[in-house]
Formats: sequence, structure tokens, C-alpha cells
Amino acid sequence: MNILKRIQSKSGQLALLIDPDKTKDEHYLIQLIKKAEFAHIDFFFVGGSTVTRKEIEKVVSFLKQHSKIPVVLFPGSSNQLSEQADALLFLNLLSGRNPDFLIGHHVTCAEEVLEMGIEVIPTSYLLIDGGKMTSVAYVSQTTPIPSQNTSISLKTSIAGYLMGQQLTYFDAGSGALNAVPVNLIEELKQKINTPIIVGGGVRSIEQIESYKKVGANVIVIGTKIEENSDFLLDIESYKRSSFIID
Ligand SMILES: CC(C)=CCC/C(C)=C/CC/C(C)=C/CC/C(C)=C/COP(=O)(O)OP(=O)(O)O
Ligand SMILES: O=P(O)(O)OC[C@@H](O)CO
Ligand SMILES: [Mg+2]
Repeated sequence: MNILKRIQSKSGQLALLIDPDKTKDEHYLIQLIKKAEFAHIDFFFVGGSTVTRKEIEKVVSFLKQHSKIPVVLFPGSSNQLSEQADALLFLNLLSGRNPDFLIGHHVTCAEEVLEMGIEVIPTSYLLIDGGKMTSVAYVSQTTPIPSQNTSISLKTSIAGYLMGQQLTYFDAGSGALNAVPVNLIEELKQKINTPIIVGGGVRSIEQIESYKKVGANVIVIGTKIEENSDFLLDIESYKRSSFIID
């Protein structure tokens, strides 16, 4: 299974972000997996800003045991790895100027990742201001790009593309008050042809629909489902009524 190809294949796919910090209870995780399958979620993303390797490995192994939904690592640091995952987003925090998140973590885990033999997807990762301080900004000690300054975000994404990144991920940060502006995705799509992932503060079907319309390939949802996993049931109804599933 080639995850990058799957991501590229269509717009409006959904990823459920599983933060091992918040999903320690196996019974809860089983229920979550059932609802995710019912909603035809396309990917599990696993990661967090302060998660240990042991926690990542445990959750990935549990997901692989109980579900066929592909598992993609969304690492907050060089130790958030697991051989059992289907792919690794090799994130470059291009919105920031912290060398640890531009090259440091990458050097630390380079040999190990090569030996693991999992699919590695070089990813431009841009933090876009979401109206409040987020864990990622704090942990990485970087400043997000002001959300209305589309020009900086576009130039940063294009620079990433020219450096060989295969994906662009716009993140307003976990629990953002304001999600990534839809027009940013629309404008980037007109300039370059890398697939786009968007996340941070997505809480409604309307937002999902508007990102799908402008061609976002994957929309990531974390907090909303941590707060109420029944949102997955709303996603299923939405998909059925829009003929995304039968
Ligand atoms: C190359 C490898 C293996 C790692 C790269 C490390 C880099 C550059 C990370 C980018 C910056 C970063 C800290 C990203 C974290 C992304 C993530 C998993 C966010 C989800 O966690 P949150 O939900 O924001 O965290 P909390 O739940 O703790 O608030
Ligand atoms: O938790 P939420 O706000 O859905 O954000 C998801 C993800 O993009 C954060 O890195
Ligand atoms: Mg979180």
C-alpha cells in the first residue's frame, strides 16, 4: 500500500488524529476504532507534541491489530517511531526557524528510519496562527505564520516544494480557535501540484466540505473527536448523504 499515492488520489479524505497521551484506555480505543471504521475514515494519524516511543509503539500496534485503516506517523520528535506503521510523515517545520525542527530531529533518527524500511513522506509542515498558543508552537519554540498573510504561507510552501517535499501540511494547531483559511489551500493548488493536508480547529461538517471543495486531500480531526467521538457518526451520515459511501 503506497500511502502518498492514496493521499494524492482524491480530495476530502479524513484522518483521525490519535494522541497516545489521551487514549490510554483500550476499551475507549476499541470503541473509537469501531466508529472510525463505520465512518470510513481514511487514515489514522498517530502523534503528539510530548509522546514517548513506548506509547507510540503501543498505540500503533493496537491499531494494526484491530483495524485495516492505514496508520501514518505524525511525529512530534525523532523518537515517535514504530516499525508497524504504514508510513511516516518526515516533517520539516518550515514556518519556523528552529534548526532542531528543520534538521536536528531528522539527523537523530535518520539511520534508524532507513533501516525500518517504512514509507517515508517528506512533508512541508507549516504552522498557521490559529488564534491561540498551541502545544506545537510552544514545544518547537517557533512562531506560526500570521493567518491573513497568505503570501508568506504560499512562498514557504513553494520553497518546500522546490526543496523536494512531497506534501504540504497546513496546521492551525490542536484546538485552534480559527482553522486554516480555505483560500490558502485554493491559492496553493493554483501554483503547485503537491497534495495538501490541513488540520487544527476543524469541528464541523461544513468545514470539512469547504476544504474538500477547494481540493484539500486530507483533513485531520483530533480535538473534536476527543471531545465527542459521536462526531464520527455525523461524518458517516454526511458521507452517505453526499454519496461518498453507499
Ligand atoms: C523527522 C521526525 C521523525 C520528526 C520531526 C519532528 C518535527 C520537525 C516536528 C514538527 C513539530 C511538532 C512538534 C509537531 C507535532 C505534531 C503533532 C503530532 C501534533 C499533534 O499533537 P497536539 O494535539 O498538537 O498535541 P497536544 O495534544 O499535546 O496538544
Ligand atoms: O486537534 P485538532 O484541533 O483537530 O487539530 C488536529 C491537528 O492538525 C493538530 O496537529
Ligand atoms: Mg492533541
